[in-house]
Amino acid sequence: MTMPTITAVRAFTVRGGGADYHDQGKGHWIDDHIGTPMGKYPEYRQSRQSFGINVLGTLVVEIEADDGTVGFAVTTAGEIGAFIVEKHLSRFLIGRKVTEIEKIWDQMYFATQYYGRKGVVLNTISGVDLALWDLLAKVRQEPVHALLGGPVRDELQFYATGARPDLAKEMGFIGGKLPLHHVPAEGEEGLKKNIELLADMRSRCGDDFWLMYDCWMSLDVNYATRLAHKAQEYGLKWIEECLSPDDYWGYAELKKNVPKGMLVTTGEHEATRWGFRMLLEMECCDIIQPDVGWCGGVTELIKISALADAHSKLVVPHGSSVYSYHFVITRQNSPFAEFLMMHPVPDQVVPMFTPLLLDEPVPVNGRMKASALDKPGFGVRLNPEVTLHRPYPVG
Ligand SMILES: C[C@H](O)[C@H](O)[C@@H](O)[C@@H](O)C(=O)O
Ligand SMILES: [Mg+2]
Repeated sequence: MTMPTITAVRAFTVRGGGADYHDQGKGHWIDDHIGTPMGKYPEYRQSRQSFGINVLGTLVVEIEADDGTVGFAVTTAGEIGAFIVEKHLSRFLIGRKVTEIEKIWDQMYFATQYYGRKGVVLNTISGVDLALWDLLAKVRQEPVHALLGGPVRDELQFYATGARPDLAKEMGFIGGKLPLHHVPAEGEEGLKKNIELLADMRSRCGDDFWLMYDCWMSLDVNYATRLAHKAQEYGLKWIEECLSPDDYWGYAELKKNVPKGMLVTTGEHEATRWGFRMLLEMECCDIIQPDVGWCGGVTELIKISALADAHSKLVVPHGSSVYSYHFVITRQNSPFAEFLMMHPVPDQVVPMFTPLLLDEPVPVNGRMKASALDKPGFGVRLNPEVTLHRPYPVG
């Protein structure tokens, strides 16, 4: 079978939800006084949008082959990402066979290394890589998970991230991850409130339900250590992303400080096999949480996951809808997945990248059958009701 050739690459931007899931309307739980590294400035504490967590917006990458097949993917990169795709990365795509994924990744990464390596450039490379996997799988009329070796279990099980772990328990999730609300600059009063919220949720959820705290890079080693020890009484399962992603030394110290049995997790803002090698070899955490739309795509996550497996570490990707589900279902060291509750009051399950994708599967009773992923590619379509903007059209 002669494999099709890539004839066109298009990059679009979208606002309002989608892959930039922090880009929500007023009153959403995900923007309600959540602790961040900007929390040292009181004016930026109430809303993460106030300091710009949603400035990028969604990048949609479409890649078309000469047989008419179109692969696409979405990630967080907006206009910057569209510029990089149209002005720089497209030269490594046009005229290439749809099977040349590994070589294209290598050329995209090393051609942008002088200005990329992590952040929005790797988000953009991830978006292109995911679109390439979608395209190849559609050409072969297979789900992406089949190209990765196929499911190792019959279903995915999910923990839920959101403001109401008690409701997540009622909906059948295996655990609930709370955003941490108060940062060191809010002193002992803030620490007390962080613990009070955990205590309240523990009383609502009972003793066995997993409860975790997501600290979104907002703490220092001392505060995180004290929080972990106070949280032990309420059975905190893991403490997530406490420190700056660059503070590998701090994570190594924190992992030694936390109570025995409490897990330290991080990685959603880390990128590439080299970044995760640092986390693994410096013994920074127990679980790594790459976002497949930010770490380099499926092509890089395969390498990251193998490295983690060799270190006997779990890989539980940061919630990224179908893009993580197709990976997690194929890996033994990814025993469960994250589901981000994107309904404003997290009392109901809605697709994570809503309203951008049609046919986006969601957990039912906290689980998803592997068969729900058995459609060509990543099995989703762009919602035609969502207006796409193409800021840098070629030609
Ligand atoms: C809920 C957290 O504050 C972030 O918004 C979330 O995107 C991420 O950290 C997560 O792990 O889901
Ligand atoms: Mg997180």
